[in-house]
Amino acid sequence: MSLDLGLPALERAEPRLMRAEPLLTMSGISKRFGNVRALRNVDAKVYPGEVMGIVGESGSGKSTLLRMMNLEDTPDTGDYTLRLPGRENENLFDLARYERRMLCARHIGIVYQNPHLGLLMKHSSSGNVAERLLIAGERSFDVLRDKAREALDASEFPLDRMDARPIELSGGMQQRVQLAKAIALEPALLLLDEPTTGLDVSVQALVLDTLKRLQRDRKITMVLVSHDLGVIRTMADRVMVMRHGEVVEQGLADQVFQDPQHAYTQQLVHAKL
Ligand SMILES: Nc1ncnc2c1ncn2[C@@H]1O[C@H](COP(=O)(O)OP(=O)(O)OP(=O)(O)O)[C@@H](O)[C@H]1O
Repeated sequence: MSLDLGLPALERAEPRLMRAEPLLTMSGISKRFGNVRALRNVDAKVYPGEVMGIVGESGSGKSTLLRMMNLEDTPDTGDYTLRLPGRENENLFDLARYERRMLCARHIGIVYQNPHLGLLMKHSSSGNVAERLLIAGERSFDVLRDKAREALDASEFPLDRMDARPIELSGGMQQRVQLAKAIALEPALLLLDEPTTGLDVSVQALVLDTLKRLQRDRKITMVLVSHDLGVIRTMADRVMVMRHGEVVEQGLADQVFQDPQHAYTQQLVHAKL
């Protein structure tokens, strides 16, 4: 019996992952910037503990969607819920600015491709991590320092450099500081926007190893945006393929890569082989 019965052609059945309720649900997300339709009626579900990869060509809407997940931007239409205690049925786009900020500080971590977006480059690395804890209400200096140290260590950042400013660090180390800041409060959701793009291949592999270890040890739910199919293949359990602001295909990463159904995905996969 086919498990695909009743599902749209390009949305495969994923019975094992769907045992749990989704942590993240987005529905009907559309966004225009002037004449550009950046997102068109996008639906997304992310399940607890999985890595969802979002792949697609430049301008396909990947970063815009991730910014929505981080509540940095609001769509023209669409709903967004996270299964957090007491917030299950709340459309997070309806929250006031301060509430969004607090919810993000407490429950969502993000690593940007450009460290200038995520870090204060002239503050110490430990201070950058502590800042996240301060926003969430922590005030004790000793606790701030200990928690910052723990998060930096978990991100495999060399602790003898924790007082160095990001501006003095290599690209790979800057990404580790962003990661430490993102995981310091053990977020429900970790968003990664091209976290290794622009790094040397060997550094990229080390940072991906750290992410994999964190995911394995802490079961952090991750959404990883990348234009690099190799990165998505290494990391993702499931994948969403975007083109021109739409999701053209989604499913288990292995299935999508081994047997792509949409012509655009076939083109992406074959271009990479
Ligand atoms: N703030 C903005 N103002 C105007 N247009 C924007 C804005 N943000 C995104 N866009 C446009 O929306 C579309 C989607 O952009 P987005 O950055 O989400 O794509 P992407 O898939 O992440 O691309 P890349 O891989 O190059 O980062 C693009 O055409 C982009 O130019």
